[in-house]
Amino acid sequence: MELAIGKAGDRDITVDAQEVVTGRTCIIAQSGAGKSWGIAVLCEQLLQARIGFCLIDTEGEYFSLKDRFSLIWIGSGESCDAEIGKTDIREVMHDAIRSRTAVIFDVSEAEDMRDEVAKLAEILYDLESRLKQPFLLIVEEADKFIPQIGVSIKKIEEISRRGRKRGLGLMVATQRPSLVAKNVLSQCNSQIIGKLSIENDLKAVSLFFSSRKEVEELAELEPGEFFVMGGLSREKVKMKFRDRVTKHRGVTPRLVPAPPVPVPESPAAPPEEEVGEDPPAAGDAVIPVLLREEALDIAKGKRKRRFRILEPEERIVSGERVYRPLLAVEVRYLGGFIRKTTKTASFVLDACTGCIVELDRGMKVRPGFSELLGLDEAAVKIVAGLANGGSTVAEIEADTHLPPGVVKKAVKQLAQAKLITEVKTMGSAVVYVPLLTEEVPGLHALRRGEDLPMEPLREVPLEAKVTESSLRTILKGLEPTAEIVGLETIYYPVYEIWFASEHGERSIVLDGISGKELPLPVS
Ligand SMILES: Nc1ncnc2c1ncn2[C@@H]1O[C@H](COP(=O)(O)OP(=O)(O)OP(=O)(O)O)[C@@H](O)[C@H]1O
Repeated sequence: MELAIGKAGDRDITVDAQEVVTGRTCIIAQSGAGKSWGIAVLCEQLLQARIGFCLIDTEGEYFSLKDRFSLIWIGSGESCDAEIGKTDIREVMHDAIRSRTAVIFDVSEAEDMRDEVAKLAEILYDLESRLKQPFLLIVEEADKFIPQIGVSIKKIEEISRRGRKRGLGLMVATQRPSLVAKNVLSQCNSQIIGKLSIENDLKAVSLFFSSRKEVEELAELEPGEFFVMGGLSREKVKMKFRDRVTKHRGVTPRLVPAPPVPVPESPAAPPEEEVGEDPPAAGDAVIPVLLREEALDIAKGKRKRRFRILEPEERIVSGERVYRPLLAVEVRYLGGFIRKTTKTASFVLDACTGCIVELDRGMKVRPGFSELLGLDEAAVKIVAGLANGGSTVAEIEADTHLPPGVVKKAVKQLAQAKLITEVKTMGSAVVYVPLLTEEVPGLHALRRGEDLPMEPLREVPLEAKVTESSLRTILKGLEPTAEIVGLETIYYPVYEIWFASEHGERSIVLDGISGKELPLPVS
């Protein structure tokens, strides 16, 4: 029996139901790359074929399968078919296996998720040792239950080794393969692998590929695209999971630009009554992917070493996660050849430095407005427009249409900020040359990047240095018609790492999503 799960171009991709149900499969892809979608498609196919399975749902996102299919939803609350803690799970699972009924085991509200899952794994293994009826256990967020470091649910490990003979298959899903017990991953004879970008995770799946080049292709996959390999497919095939029959509940919330709000110069003290044990959310933060241990591990590889001596010259002094404020900005301006067309630009700015950042598999830092902070509008206009060969004051006046007094004052401000320098030429004319280390980007060239999954921030973030008014001044200097129409602060996790050696201390900033070193200063 074949299950139609996706498409490669016009070709339907099917997988063998027997292999899915009684084999060991891993579904791996970073957050937002389409794992839950893919698992739901597989479940829909299994439900249509009346094949029994039990899906451990850690986020409460699969109950929409009930809209179209008959299944048992075990969870917390009265709307469930059976409540955890109030029902005899063994009896329910026994009947489900016998009647080939699917079960959603929703632990999203359970007090101790691991404990409930451990009990379920025991029950399933025990029942299947007697019943031996094909049945599949699907474990979402496997890194929570069978971690590489920490206490693993031994029964799931046993199912991965000895489940097949009992008719009990295992499908494990994770966004962080490097955090899943290696002995379980290596037992997976079938793999469905989507987009991955973190080096440790790429390394963790390299055992399934024959070359590094193949592994690197994973970083280029689009959401929904997966390689299907091993027992499920005669040869490695790249496919996109098909459309769902039921509604997808794990939809990524869209970041909607908020109406302009003033950015406070410094964080205001919270009102008395709000100070409690659980502080109110400071805003929305991108969910970190990298654990502190992993950040420290990456930092170890970045220590300077003495020439030809393996012993590192530097020691890691500290490594802490902090949240940098980012400003998601939307600007409207008049553009086009005769400046009659209203254009919009959306971009994200690091509010500590003024650098432009693009969110895409982590953060990409691009030249931005850092050197322009604190200048007035005229100075921004002049320095951003100065040709590399430089201009005289008269040429600046002609190019900018600014009055002589304003140009004189701005030139003085720019010279003090060391953003221009004088080059004497023939005769008495003085030519001013720009000293900007980075070219100022045009508004049309700014991009916002991807929306990353967010959660409420419950710790104190770093302080923003860029205010709305300083940003408005820069934008007006670059484009007089520019108006800020949306401004929202979001927070981004980074690790600040400090090294020390006999020569002193230095620091680096690691991206909390991709683990890459960022060209940003520590706070
Ligand atoms: N095959 C697909 N076809 C169409 N859209 C898709 C497909 N796969 C994913 N998507 C889109 O991508 C979004 C994210 O997918 P999904 O929720 O499955 O991610 P995920 O890998 O499970 O993320 P997380 O691990 O953070 O839960 C979905 O809301 C959906 O809009």
